[in-house]
Amino acid sequence: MKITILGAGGMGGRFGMMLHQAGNDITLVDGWQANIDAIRQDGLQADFNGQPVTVKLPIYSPEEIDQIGDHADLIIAFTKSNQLATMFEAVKPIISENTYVLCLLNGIGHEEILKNFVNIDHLILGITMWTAGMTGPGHLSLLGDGNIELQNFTPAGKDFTLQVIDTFEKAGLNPAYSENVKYSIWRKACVNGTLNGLCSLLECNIGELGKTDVAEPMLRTIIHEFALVAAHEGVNLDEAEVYQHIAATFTAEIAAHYPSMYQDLVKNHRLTEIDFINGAVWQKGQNYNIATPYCALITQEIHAKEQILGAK
Ligand SMILES: NC(=O)C1=CN([C@@H]2O[C@H](COP(=O)(O)OP(=O)(O)OC[C@H]3O[C@@H](n4cnc5c(N)ncnc54)[C@H](OP(=O)(O)O)[C@@H]3O)[C@@H](O)[C@H]2O)C=CC1
Ligand SMILES: CC(C)(CO)C(=O)C(=O)O
Repeated sequence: MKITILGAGGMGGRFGMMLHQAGNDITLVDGWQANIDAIRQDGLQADFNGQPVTVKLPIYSPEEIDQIGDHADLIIAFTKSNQLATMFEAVKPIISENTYVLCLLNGIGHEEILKNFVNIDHLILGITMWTAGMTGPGHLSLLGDGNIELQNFTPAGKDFTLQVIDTFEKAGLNPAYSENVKYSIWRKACVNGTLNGLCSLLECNIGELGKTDVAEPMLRTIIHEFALVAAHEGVNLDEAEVYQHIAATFTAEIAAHYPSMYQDLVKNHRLTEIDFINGAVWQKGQNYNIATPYCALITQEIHAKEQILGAK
C-alpha cells in the first residue's frame, strides 16, 4: 500500500519503519527540520527491542509538499493533537477525493478537525497501545509490543478499512476491527487521562505510578469523570473493566514507558495534548453541567507546569 505518514516523531517513525519492512511504499512528512535532515542523511534509526535498525525513507517538510508526487492510498496522522489542523491545512494538495485518512492520535474529538479536510466516507478512526520515544532527531526507541483498534467513520469506508487491517497485520502491528470505535476512543482516553497527566506531574513511569497506594483511588475517580461525560454522548463505559485495563499496564512490559505527555513536557519542554484529554472532558463537563474536578485540576496543573518549564 502507498502510505504517507504525517508526523515522523516516535509513533509516525515506528509505523513508518514497521510498514516499510513489510514492503509498503512509505513517505514521511514532518515539521521538525533537524529530524528531516537526520533521516535524509543517515536514515531513520531505531533501537528496536534491543536491535539496531535503520531504514531509508523519503521525508518532506509541509512546505515541500508539492514534491511528493502521486497521491497515497492512505494517510496516517501521527502529529500531536495541537498540530493536527495546521498539518492538514499545509498538506491539502496531497488529499484527493479518494484518499483515506487514518487518525490514531490520543485524545477526543479529532474527527471534528479532520472532517474539514477529508471526505468523511474516507475517514478511519482508531487507537493504539503501541509506544515509542525519540532519543534525538531521526532516532527512535521502540520497545515492547502493542495493538490497534480501528473502524471506518461511515459504513461506506469498511472495505478499505479491512484492507488497512490486512496491511497492518502483515507488518506485525496487531490490528483489530472495532465494531464501536467511539467506545474504543473513550476507553483509550481514560488510559491517557490517568497515566499521561499523573506521570507527567509526578515525573514517573507507568510502573512507578502503579506502585503508589493512591494510584487506584485516583484512577477510579478520573475514570468516573470520563464515564459521566461519555454517557452524556451515548457511550457507556464499563468503569470496572477500564480500570482493570489500565491497572494491567502497571505490571506489563509497558510499565517502564514514560507516557508521551511526560516525553513532551518533562523531557522536551514542549506543550502537551492535555486540552484534548482531561481538558476536553472538563470542557464538555462544563457544557453538560457535569462536575469533573480531577480533570479540571490535572488540566490546570499541566498548564501551570508548561508555563513554569517555558514549554513551546
Ligand atoms: N509516544 C507514544 O508512546 C504514544 C503516542 N501516541 C500518540 O501519537 C501521537 C504522536 O505522538 P508521538 O509520536 O509521541 O509524538 P512526537 O512528539 O514523537 O512527534 C510529533 C511531532 O512533534 C515534533 N517533535 C517531536 N520531538 C521534537 C523535538 N524534540 N523538537 C522539536 N520538534 C519535535 C515533530 O513535528 P513538528 O516539528 O512539526 O512539531 C514530530 O512530528 C500523539 O497523539 C500521541 O499522544 C499514542 C500512543 C503512544
Ligand atoms: C503508551 C500510552 C498508553 C501510555 O499512556 C500512551 O498512549 C502514551 O504514551 O501516550
